[in-house]
Amino acid sequence: MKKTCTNIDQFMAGLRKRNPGQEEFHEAVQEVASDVLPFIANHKDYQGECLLERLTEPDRVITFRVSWVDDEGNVRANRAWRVQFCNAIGPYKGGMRFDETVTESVLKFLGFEQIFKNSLTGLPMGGAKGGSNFNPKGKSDGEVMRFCQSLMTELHRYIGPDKDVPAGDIGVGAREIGYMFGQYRRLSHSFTGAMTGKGISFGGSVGRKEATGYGVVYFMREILHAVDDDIKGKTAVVSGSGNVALYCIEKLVQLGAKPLTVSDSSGFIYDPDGIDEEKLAFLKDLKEVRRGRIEEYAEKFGCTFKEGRPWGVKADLAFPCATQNELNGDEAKSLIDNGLLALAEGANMPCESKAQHLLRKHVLYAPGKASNAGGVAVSGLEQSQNSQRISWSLEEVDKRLQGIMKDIHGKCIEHGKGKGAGDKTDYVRGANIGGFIKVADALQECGVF
Ligand SMILES: NC(=O)C1=CN([C@@H]2O[C@H](COP(=O)(O)OP(=O)(O)OC[C@H]3O[C@@H](n4cnc5c(N)ncnc54)[C@H](O)[C@@H]3O)[C@@H](O)[C@H]2O)C=CC1
Ligand SMILES: O=C(O)CCC(=O)C(=O)O
Repeated sequence: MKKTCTNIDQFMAGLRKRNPGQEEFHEAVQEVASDVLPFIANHKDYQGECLLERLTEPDRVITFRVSWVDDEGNVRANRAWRVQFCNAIGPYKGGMRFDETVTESVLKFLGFEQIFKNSLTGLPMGGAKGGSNFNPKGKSDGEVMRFCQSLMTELHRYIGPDKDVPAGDIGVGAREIGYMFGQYRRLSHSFTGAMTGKGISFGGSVGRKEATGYGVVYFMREILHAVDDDIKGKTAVVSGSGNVALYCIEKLVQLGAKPLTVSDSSGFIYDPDGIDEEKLAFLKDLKEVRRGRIEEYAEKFGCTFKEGRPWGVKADLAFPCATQNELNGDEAKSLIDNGLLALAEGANMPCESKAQHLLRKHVLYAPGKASNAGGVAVSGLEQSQNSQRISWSLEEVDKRLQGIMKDIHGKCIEHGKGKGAGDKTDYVRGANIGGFIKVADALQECGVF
């Protein structure tokens, strides 16, 4: 019987050859394979069916043109994708990203990560991701609406509550989901939960907007409790000022921590007095309503604005919540030299591999597929509520979210406790193996396809 190749160099050479130039995808697979291949080598049950080879090949990649008309009457064209990676344990599930940096490689890395993340939540969701190189920044509401409607005119053929359920990600918030869902409803002539992150007035779940940011802080609380410590009184450096960052800050403030920074693509602010509820309200208005630049915070509250990234600021905890590869090896070293205790990723793959390596060795380090799973978990709860045509209260959703983050932490402990440097828990290994097992079991039990 042909066995899974368990040599990482050989495995990666094959993957690179089949996916030339897709750097982000290579990086994401390398991280998972370096834990999963040794696991397979030690577990006969998982050796026979080329499981990781199959899991690194998407079920399908749908690529299409999106034509739309701007406010001046010019016809514009963008490219969009939906990467349906693996539906072994449930309908495809994952966000849509609108940003000029979106490529097939970026969406393959995100869709691949989503397989393991969704498995860790314990909910029946497969892995997918989609998006477009359309940049919503600086576009009018009318332009964004026409773009979203045009995109959904093609995408609607491939999605549905039992097939594939997209949601938001970078550049896709409540406004974009509303426009896309509205078009889906029109074209499908039905009202079903084919998307999550919907507005509360049309089938959304309370708590979804807050879920990723709250979830990452709940996960950090578990990490600290496991070493008899607590979040209260800790200082935190946070990057980003979008959906994940804002609600990460909100939960940090609620739990008595002191967030010191936020950033956007123009730079970061450092507020040594800490961001409190009043300052957060200003930030939410700035970013969610006015869509302004972060420098305005510094002008309003008299603190520092700097170009670049916030990782030189001394803090106990770090939460990268902006985008992939936003923290390099030198920046990780600077955080560690400044006495960092723990880092939990709010974004997907924010730490470059050199940074990951150092963080894994020196601090408690939680990878996004575990620590930012709260968003997709509450999306899963939104799907359940839609199927049953009921709405849970915020208390109910938040209680479930906290339970899910605790369970994910438990899986990381189960597969990673004592496996890291100095007998620390290796959360990366824990998440990779914990996520892999359920999907691998399902693949084996459903026959080869
Ligand atoms: N929204 C969600 O529920 C989830 C999001 N994520 C991940 O979290 C990260 C942030 O997503 P959202 O907050 O939803 O997006 P968002 O669009 O609301 O915010 C993104 C933030 O990142 C900043 N940013 C983007 N590119 C940047 C760059 N090159 N340099 C510096 N800053 C940059 C933006 O200024 C903005 O503050 C992404 O990696 C996303 O994949 C992960 C799990 C769920
Ligand atoms: O809620 C969802 O389906 C999407 C979440 C997501 O894109 C992510 O976890 O990165």
